[in-house]
Amino acid sequence: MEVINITNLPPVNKEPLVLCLGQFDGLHRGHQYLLEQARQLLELDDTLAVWSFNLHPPVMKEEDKIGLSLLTPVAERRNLLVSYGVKKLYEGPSFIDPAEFSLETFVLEQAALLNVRQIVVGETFCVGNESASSVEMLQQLCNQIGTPVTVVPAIKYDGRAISSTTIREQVKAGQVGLANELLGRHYTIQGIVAHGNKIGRTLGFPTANLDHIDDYVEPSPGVYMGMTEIYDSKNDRMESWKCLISAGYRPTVGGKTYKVEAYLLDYSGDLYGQTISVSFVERLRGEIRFPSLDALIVQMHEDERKAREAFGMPTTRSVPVDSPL
Ligand SMILES: Cc1cc2nc3c(=O)[nH]c(=O)nc-3n(C[C@H](O)[C@H](O)[C@H](O)COP(=O)(O)O)c2cc1C
Ligand SMILES: Nc1ncnc2c1ncn2[C@@H]1O[C@H](COP(=O)(O)OP(=O)(O)O)[C@@H](O)[C@H]1O
Repeated sequence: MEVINITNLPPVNKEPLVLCLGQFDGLHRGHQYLLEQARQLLELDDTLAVWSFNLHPPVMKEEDKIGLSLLTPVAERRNLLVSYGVKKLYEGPSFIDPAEFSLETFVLEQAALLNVRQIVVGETFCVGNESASSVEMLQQLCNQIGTPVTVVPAIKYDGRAISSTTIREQVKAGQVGLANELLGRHYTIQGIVAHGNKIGRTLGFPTANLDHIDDYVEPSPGVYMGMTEIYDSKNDRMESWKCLISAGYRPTVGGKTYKVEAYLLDYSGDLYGQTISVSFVERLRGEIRFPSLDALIVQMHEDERKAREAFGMPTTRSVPVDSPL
């Protein structure tokens, strides 16, 4: 997929495009359906393209840390778009104030340079400062440059259109099971395994701590069942491990910052420096400030017992608790 970064005007494009518009955060079931419909509109020489507006405002993450709060930060969104057949991606700047966005400028000055044969948007398409749908305005503007607009109906869940905003709220509330339903896959955070306080191994629960995950929506502090994918470079394949995820502040050990860490069931080895993807399958409980490490250990074993039962795994570990690292 060709990625074109937009700061002002895009380079003139000759090949005819079927161009989908939106932010596509999460690539949820509604987005997937829209891309499917767009693929069906492709004629012989057409290229499937996406223009992502990136109007998502940055949020305060911690005292002095600012970041985005996304289901799929830039790299992950790109990978998913590729998997849905997108060949060209126009990425708008990330940090602009939504109020500064003008649909008129987009259609008449930017899209007009792209040889767009067809624009595709969802029925709830909404950009800039407008609270209502921007579809009608888009259609009027596209009329002026002679570009047809196809409006794809929204996919609904429980009678409501699936939206990235709803899913972000569900993840923040720890409702990952529901978020997964709407996403059409598990909510996943990809990061690089960093060194922590090295306490995990002494508790009998070594955990892979994820770094570089600031732009992700943070699941509510708690313990989750999940899956961890690791790239096995020796055999050029992905390995998948069932896991327990601890997300939160670790009050029992005096933690101050939000962390996501995974204990991989029946895994032993060194993960430092590796890129891993941790998927949230189901929430088990909230995070607790235990009065002692022993009390935490008892609860962790209970979490493991529950997860093993739910995963249909043997109740005892196939690698020793105190395996040398
Ligand atoms: C299954 C599991 C459940 C956990 N539950 C809690 C918890 O309820 N409260 C808490 O403060 N920390 C909890 N933790 C986080 C541990 O405190 C943390 O993994 C430990 O301090 C090791 O940190 P380290 O990786 O920096 O060595 C949990 C960790 C795991 C793996
Ligand atoms: N079953 C496992 N799950 C997660 N990490 C494991 C496991 N077995 C070994 N490890 C390794 O141990 C490290 C975690 O040990 P831990 O004592 O928690 O140290 P840290 O505080 O640096 O995370 C991981 O980064 C990984 O390299």
